[in-house]
Amino acid sequence: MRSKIVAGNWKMNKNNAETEVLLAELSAKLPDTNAEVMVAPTFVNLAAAVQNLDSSKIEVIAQNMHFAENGAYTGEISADMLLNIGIDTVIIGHSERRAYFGETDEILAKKVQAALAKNMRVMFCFGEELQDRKSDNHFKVVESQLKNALFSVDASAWKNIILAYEPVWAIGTGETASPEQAQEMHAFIRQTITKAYDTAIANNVSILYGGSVKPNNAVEIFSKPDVDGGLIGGASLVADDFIAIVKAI
Ligand SMILES: O=C[C@H](O)COP(=O)(O)O
Repeated sequence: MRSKIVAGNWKMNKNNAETEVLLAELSAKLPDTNAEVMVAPTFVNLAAAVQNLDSSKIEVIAQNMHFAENGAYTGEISADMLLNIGIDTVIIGHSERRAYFGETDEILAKKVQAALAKNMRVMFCFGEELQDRKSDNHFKVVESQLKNALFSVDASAWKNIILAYEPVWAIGTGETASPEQAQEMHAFIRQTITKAYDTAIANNVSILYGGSVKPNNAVEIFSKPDVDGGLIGGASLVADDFIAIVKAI
């Protein structure tokens, strides 16, 4: 049985004091929910966030990690460093990492393997760009992103994978995929996983939608049968908006 998940990716926003304020607001106002609620502050605020939050209500997760164990990788963070401060879920493959930091499918495959080898949970992001959608190539692009970075993962490790479909044209643009477009793609993703693995794995993996999810569109998007929640950017920076989205699930 797959989980419902709402995760806030804070990206490069919120300094230390602002992080404290937002976390306190979330802790105070978060309603009881059956969904897993996660937030991903910046690296420098992760340890404090873990210490200050009730992990049974909100899980702190990381936005990225390096695939190497340790070594000469200036500016990078390893899986062990995250685990050491109590973080065991990491976002990998966000389109901003792909676009601005040159993360290829090959690099992402290494990151996925490295995180899973440490028993971390991976929230794997992928999605097509606008030109792919316009040229009707979006299913092929998504299929190849999954195949190249994920499908060498052992079947037994899929219990530690969460997927986040994020069409790049909908991220931070205010333009959302329609609930029907999201459902169509999520169903396609499940079919693709069924072909590569089996129906049980496909049915048990949570597939989140990300891209301009807001309080006013979350209910409709989350109502689709193959949409198991959302990865929220901009709206996760405002406590009331994020909470409204959590309530929508
Ligand atoms: O990681 C979150 C996604 O990039 C969505 O961001 P957004 O909600 O600001 O469009």
